[in-house]
Amino acid sequence: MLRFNALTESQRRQPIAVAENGKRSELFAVNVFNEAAMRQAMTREAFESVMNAIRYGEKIDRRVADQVAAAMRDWAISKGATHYTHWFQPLTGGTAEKHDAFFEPVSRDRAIERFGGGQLVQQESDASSFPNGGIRNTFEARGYTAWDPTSPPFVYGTTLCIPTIFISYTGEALDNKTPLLKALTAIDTAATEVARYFDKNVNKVTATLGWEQEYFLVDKTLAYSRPDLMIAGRTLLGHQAAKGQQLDDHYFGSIPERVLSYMRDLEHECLLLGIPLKTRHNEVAPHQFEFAPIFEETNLAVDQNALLMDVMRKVADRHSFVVLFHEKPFAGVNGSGKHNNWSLATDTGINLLAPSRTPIKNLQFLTFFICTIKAVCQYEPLLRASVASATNDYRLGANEAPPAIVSVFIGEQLTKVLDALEVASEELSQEEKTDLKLNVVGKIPDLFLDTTDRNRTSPFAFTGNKFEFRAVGSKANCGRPMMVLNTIVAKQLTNFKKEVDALIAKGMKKEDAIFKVLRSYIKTSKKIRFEGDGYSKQWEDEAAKRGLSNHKTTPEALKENITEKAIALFEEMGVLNRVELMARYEIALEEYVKTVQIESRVLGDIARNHIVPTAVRYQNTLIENVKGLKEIFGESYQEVAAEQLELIRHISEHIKVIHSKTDAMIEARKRANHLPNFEEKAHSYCHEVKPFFDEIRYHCDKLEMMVDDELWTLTKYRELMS
Ligand SMILES: NC(=O)CC[C@H](N)C(=O)O
Repeated sequence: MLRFNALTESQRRQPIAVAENGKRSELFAVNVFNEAAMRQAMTREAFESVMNAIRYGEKIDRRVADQVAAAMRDWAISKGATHYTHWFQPLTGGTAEKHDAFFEPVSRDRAIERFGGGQLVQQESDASSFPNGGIRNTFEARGYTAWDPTSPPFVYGTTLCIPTIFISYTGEALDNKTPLLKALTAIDTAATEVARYFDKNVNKVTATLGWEQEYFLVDKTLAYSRPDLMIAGRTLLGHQAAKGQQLDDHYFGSIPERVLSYMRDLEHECLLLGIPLKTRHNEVAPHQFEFAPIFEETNLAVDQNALLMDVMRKVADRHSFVVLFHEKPFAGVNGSGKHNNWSLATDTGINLLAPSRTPIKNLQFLTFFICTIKAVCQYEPLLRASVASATNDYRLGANEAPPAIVSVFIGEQLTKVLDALEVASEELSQEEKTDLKLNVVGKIPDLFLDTTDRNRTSPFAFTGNKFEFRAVGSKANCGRPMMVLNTIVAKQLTNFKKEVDALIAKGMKKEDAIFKVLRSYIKTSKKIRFEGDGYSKQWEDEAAKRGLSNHKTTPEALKENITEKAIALFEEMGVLNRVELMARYEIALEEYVKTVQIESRVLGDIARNHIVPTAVRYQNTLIENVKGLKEIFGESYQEVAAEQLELIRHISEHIKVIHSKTDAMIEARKRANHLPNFEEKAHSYCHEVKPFFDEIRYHCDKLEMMVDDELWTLTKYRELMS
């Protein structure tokens, strides 16, 4: 039987030897066409031109583009590349590539390696089958990819990958990168203006991101023995193992040898690709692990995470593992998140979300800190929507993953600071001002030294010098949540600047104006702050009273993206327009419908074709047994065979329910499929189809506990998790 073969094979496996030659620091980014590589490979003119494009978004003229392309080509070929590709992130959430060879015959007996500025800068990629939400019709499906010089090209395997945006013929964004880049420009502009209240030398503010990638590793043969894991990415049934994570003995434990060699192999690949992985460890659930890099500029960090996920899958295959990025592959134990640690840094080297030693710098810290809280308060439903997916719905609200209600956690010390600021009087006397500076604002760094509180139930937690957006799911492209977060904070900082400038124009001193506006923000953003247990019923009730949204499912959450308030925000900040937002809404709903549909199909198949036949087989054995007992014991067999008779009856009962529920689920699916649009379909899949999953699972899992272990075909939780 596949299950037992898989178990035997998985137990026989040995760690794969990984050769680590050379110092890591010397291998770092050798396959990346970064600033150092460009400086070496290019003329001064070409180099300066690319740097100006990176720093100030300047255009690269065609002649220089040819020079850049030639340098890039020669560099890539020297690294073993034979092909190049525009590498982009369509709205499937993954990455896309279509390789073209450098090689080009110029006559019957001669060929050259060709790659010009034209091929570098823009391509008509076709790529007409990617989701576009009605922006493109199949008969006019042209799409373009255009080079994003702010993220460096790299050679992976034998291919030069050039990070690009992906847009339609008519200019609408069809990917995750385009709106992210626009949001990053918006936050740069808004934050720079505000930072200049405190330091005139600031010319640029960069949003930074440090993601934490959680994942599960399952032995390849074991995974292949579970159609649900292979097709839906999660187990749709399976009785809880006696031992899961309750002893906390896996978390931060010694890393298993096979996993460690996988991690080392992966780190080596990442090193060459310039992904600065720093941390690796066991996570809470059995077979769950995490990688985290040093933080980077957001666009680069998003690209690196997308690349990492691809590399993780490939390296896992070499080590006979399957890597699971699903947010909830196993019921009853922790799911996987991708916590996004976000901050803002100036070109003068200051982290705007780090408290500092001087009161004036702390006023700057408080400005950005409070504006962020206010932004989250204003637009919390958009943050919730930015992490919404069919798969993340299973994760949120349990096992150290935050609930669907967005709130901000800042810790006891900063709560005290905000409380003190809030009650300070309107027009500060000189004395009060000094007191405030010395005893409230000036004290922040001291308070912080040894108090980094953690609240794992908080979706958005301040952790000392950055905010950690914990609700992001492990499978997600961080471009989406980062686009939203940076847009809403940009909007808030813009408002802040307007309000402060208005007060200054009326004759108020700058510092007083800043205090005044911050004080009003503290008051008006109180409802978003919550320090307690995010899982408690009291919080749910309290949040409802405060008027916070609580969208437990993706279809409800996504609707927030197309409210007039949301459209006005994204249009005003120049990030996405109405057409793009409507298209994205449709694409996300369609993805939701298809994901639930696939799960439903797989579940129906497994229930009918694995579980029921196995149960019947076992029931037949029991029937034979009862018949035999009757032969031996005559009429008194009823007493001797009481247990067996009971089991036979129970098995029949479970089989009956499985059949009827599966039929009903299929009917519900048919009804949903006939609905006229994706909004209605998604709603129906969510509320009419999905509820059957748990009901069917319940009866299948009961049968698992009844049927002879020798007959059970599906690899069990205890085997997948031991
Ligand atoms: N220790 C942790 O931070 C666990 C986080 C948890 N795995 C999540 O889903 O987000």
